[in-house]
Amino acid sequence: MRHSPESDAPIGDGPPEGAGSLVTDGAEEGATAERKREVRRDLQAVRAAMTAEEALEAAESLAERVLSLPEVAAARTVAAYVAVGREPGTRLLLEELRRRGVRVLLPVLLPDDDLDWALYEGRESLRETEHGNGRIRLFEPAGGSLGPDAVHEADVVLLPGLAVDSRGVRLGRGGGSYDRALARLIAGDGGNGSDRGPLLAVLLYGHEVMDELPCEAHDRPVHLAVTPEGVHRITGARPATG
Ligand SMILES: Nc1nc2c(c(=O)[nH]1)N(C=O)[C@@H](CNc1ccc(C(=O)N[C@@H](CCC(=O)O)C(=O)O)cc1)CN2
Ligand SMILES: Nc1ncnc2c1ncn2[C@@H]1O[C@H](COP(=O)(O)OP(=O)(O)OP(=O)(O)O)[C@@H](O)[C@H]1O
Repeated sequence: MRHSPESDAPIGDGPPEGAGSLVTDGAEEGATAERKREVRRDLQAVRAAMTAEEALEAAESLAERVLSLPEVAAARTVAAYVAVGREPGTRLLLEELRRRGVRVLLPVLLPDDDLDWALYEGRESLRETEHGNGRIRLFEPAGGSLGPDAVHEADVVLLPGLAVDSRGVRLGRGGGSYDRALARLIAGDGGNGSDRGPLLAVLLYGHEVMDELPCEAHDRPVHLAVTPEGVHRITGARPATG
């Protein structure tokens, strides 16, 4: 993680320090949302230019790094997602987690952009789904829904994203789905018997780890980013276990 002196602050619950100046009124909030859209557009263009070969190579390294995290090695339940397009690939990772006997939860997008959860039961149990009038195509589990609160059962949550900054602020695709799931986790006690909730890890390409991203009041920081090149723990976010 590259740190700038201004943004190298430990993160805790709620928006990171410094976020307040970006959320003082509606006009500023609108400007921040617009900056997010610009950053998203630029980053998606870089991903779109990647070759299938580059993506596969990245997915292999990423799976290895995620599986080597002590928190993942110790996890009984991991919430993950099925990567689509040029998102850092997760299929190898999902299969290996399942092979190890880890219970894997996958998100199911609800009509209001909140997330339901269902068990990963192998590639054949996924179906291609369309949301937002065909704008959004995902692979989601066909099996029974466990409800939005099932994310509380996760020891580790692997999140999709387009970028993260040195405070752990994550930029997603703009639905706010994970912001809602994380808000729910933070409001609860983690629900998994620990007093600190699950490890929150976003999966990215190396160039998507940045100094500072636009941040709104609802943005929930993550604890670390995993890229094909390495693991970036956010300073002060959560001590490593194991
Ligand atoms: N693989 C994967 N699964 C996921 C997510 C994700 O980011 N990746 N989600 C993460 O929350 C949830 C689904 N939410 C999504 C929200 C928006 C878009 C999307 O494609 N947005 C358009 C822009 C839409 C707009 O402008 O309104 C885009 O990216 O071009 C995709 C998924 C749950 N499952
Ligand atoms: N806890 C919440 N409850 C309801 N709506 C929310 C919540 N958090 C965020 N939103 C809404 O979601 C929308 C998108 O937020 P944002 O641009 O931060 O998404 P994102 O973090 O990029 O996406 P995601 O979390 O799906 O990866 C915003 O309009 C925001 O108001």
